[in-house]
Amino acid sequence: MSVTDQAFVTLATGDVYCQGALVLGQSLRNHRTSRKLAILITPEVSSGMRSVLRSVFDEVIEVDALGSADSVHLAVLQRPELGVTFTKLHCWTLTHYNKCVFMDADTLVLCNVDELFDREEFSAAPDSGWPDCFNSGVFVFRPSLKTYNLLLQFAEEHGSFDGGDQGLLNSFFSNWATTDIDKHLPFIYNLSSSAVYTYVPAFNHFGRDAKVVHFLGLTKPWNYKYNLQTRRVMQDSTTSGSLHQLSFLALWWNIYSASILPLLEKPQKMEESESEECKYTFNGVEIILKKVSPPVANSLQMPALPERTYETYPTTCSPEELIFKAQPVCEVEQRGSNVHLSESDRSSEQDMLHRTFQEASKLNEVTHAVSELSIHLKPEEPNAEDERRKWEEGRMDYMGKDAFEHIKKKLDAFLY
Ligand SMILES: O=c1ccn([C@@H]2O[C@H](COP(=O)(O)OP(=O)(O)O[C@H]3O[C@H](CO)[C@@H](O)[C@H](O)[C@H]3O)[C@@H](O)[C@H]2O)c(=O)[nH]1
Ligand SMILES: [Mn+2]
Repeated sequence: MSVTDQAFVTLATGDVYCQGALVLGQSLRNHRTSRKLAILITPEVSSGMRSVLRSVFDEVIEVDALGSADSVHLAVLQRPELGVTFTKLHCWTLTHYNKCVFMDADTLVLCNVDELFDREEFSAAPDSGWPDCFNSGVFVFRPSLKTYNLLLQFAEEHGSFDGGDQGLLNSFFSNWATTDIDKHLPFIYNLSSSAVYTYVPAFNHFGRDAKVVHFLGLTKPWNYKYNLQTRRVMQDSTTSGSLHQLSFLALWWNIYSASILPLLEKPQKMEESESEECKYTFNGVEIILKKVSPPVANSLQMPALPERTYETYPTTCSPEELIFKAQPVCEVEQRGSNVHLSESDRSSEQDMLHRTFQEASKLNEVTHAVSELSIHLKPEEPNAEDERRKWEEGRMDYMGKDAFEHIKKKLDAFLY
């Protein structure tokens, strides 16, 4: 039975975070949520990406970006880019819903979590870095213009102690830590990937019940590379991660390759001498499929840093349980590396992994021969439609491409 006055809500202020939002939305659909799916986006999100979002989300809502403009606190947090997370506050304006669950675009559900709607505002899980604070990546709230305005006023008067929404919301809902234990979501509803290796015994004990994974921190799933044929997440010198984390990353990429890639437009094909590449291009992001030749033994190549590769595959270790075993392909010390995902509906996860592989290989013939999949930030090169929209909305880039000298050059080229 579908519930139309409640929704899961996420946020993406650009095409890159949209990749995460799409995987989150798809994971909620895979686990048959009965609630609506809504996404807040800012004007930067390209029109191509908006139409992809519409195929996963029930509602795509454009809002203005809100920034904390607090470079000092953000520098302490070492995340200068997170001021824009104040945009999250717009979720309180969705008053056509009576209750919502906000989820960061870097989260992923592992099973149906509709029971979250039984909780009241403001419910959230502890932050693994400072457990008397909640993490603002997953929270239950009631849309209300009154609360929205109070939050804006509070932000204006007090700012945020970390420069992002999490500091602000913790100060605003400051009785969360002590007042009502029902508003403390269990940690399994917001399992931060870092906690996986900071407290391994607890992860081994409770991790099997994880319901939501949160890839918080600087490195997001889309910063890794993925091998479509082996279904392995590839690690190189620029990325790091524990074996557990790599299992969750592989799950993210499985959903991405099976369900999101097919929604994207047909890629452009590019031939190169050693590798064949094809690209899906949006304004802010390039998704590259690359056919990589296997390394030739004894070749005279520069020695590369060892690239550690892991794979995730279902085993039949236990009848009710599906166990994803992360296995290093190269010799890497492996301790307690099983990620257990229990619950009966978890078997759909297994089906999904099988489907993923089949669907991934059913992709067009270009994809078929491809092994490496990666997502890159693209230097902005807006298309004509987005450009027109920006002009119509009065958002010209006077200092950059819309500077007088550039416009004059175009006029000159047109006139002479
Ligand atoms: O450029 C950006 C940055 C963030 N977001 C959105 O804001 C969320 C939060 O940013 P994220 O990079 O996920 O932050 P975290 O690494 O999770 O860091 C923590 O700190 C943030 C700032 O306080 C909080 O928003 C997070 O919930 C908290 O987990 C993202 O998931 C997106 O939904 C964007 O759309 N564009
Ligand atoms: Mn996050």
